[in-house]
Amino acid sequence: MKIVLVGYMGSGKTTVGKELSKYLGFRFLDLDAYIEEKTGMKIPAIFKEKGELFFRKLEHQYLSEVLEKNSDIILSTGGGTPCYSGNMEVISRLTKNVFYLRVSIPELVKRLTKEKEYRPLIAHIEEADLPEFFGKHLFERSPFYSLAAHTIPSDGTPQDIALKIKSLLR
Ligand SMILES: Nc1ncnc2c1ncn2[C@@H]1O[C@H](COP(=O)(O)OP(=O)(O)O)[C@@H](O)[C@H]1O
Ligand SMILES: O=C(O)C1=C[C@@H](OP(=O)(O)O)[C@@H](O)[C@H](O)C1
Ligand SMILES: [Mg+2]
Repeated sequence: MKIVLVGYMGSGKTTVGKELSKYLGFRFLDLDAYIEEKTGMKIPAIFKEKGELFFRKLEHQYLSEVLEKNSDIILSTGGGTPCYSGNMEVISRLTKNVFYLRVSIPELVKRLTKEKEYRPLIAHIEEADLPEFFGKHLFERSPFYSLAAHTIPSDGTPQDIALKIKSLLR
């Protein structure tokens, strides 16, 4: 079984993926961590030194590699993964267990204010401008996230979200 988590930055893909792996005993993989391991570079450094387009090419290449090479995994994607290079089609071809973690804007602000330095797309945004930025960006990205087979309201605890996902697996 291959389980894929998608959603905006801060929706908890990495956190919930690890939690779910405890409940299911499947291997947890994070696409950003995989890219960092393969390139020997951190995500912010890839964006800064090589640019976003280069990152998107790596993301597309490694998404296919990870999904084709492994089974019984939980894969947490990056927030932009579904929105480029036909990646949702790549994912949907290989599994029905695709979950969109949907989080409200106030909750995203709460979670990401302290962590924005590690996320190159928001590192330069003033704290006061985050709600407006997230609103617009999420509006643009939602059509891609909504291609997931399941949408999971995800303002709650990682444990509750993981258990909800577990109950929907097939
Ligand atoms: N369900 C949750 N409730 C509260 N905080 C959360 C939850 N899920 C994640 N977080 C926190 O939000 C931040 C971003 O989570 P992360 O798992 O890295 O999200 P993503 O991988 O989707 O960007 C982290 O500080 C994490 O501890
Ligand atoms: O939304 C995005 O485009 C990105 C999200 C990040 O992953 P998280 O969603 O895990 O923060 C990471 O892939 C990169 O900074 C780009
Ligand atoms: Mg993540």
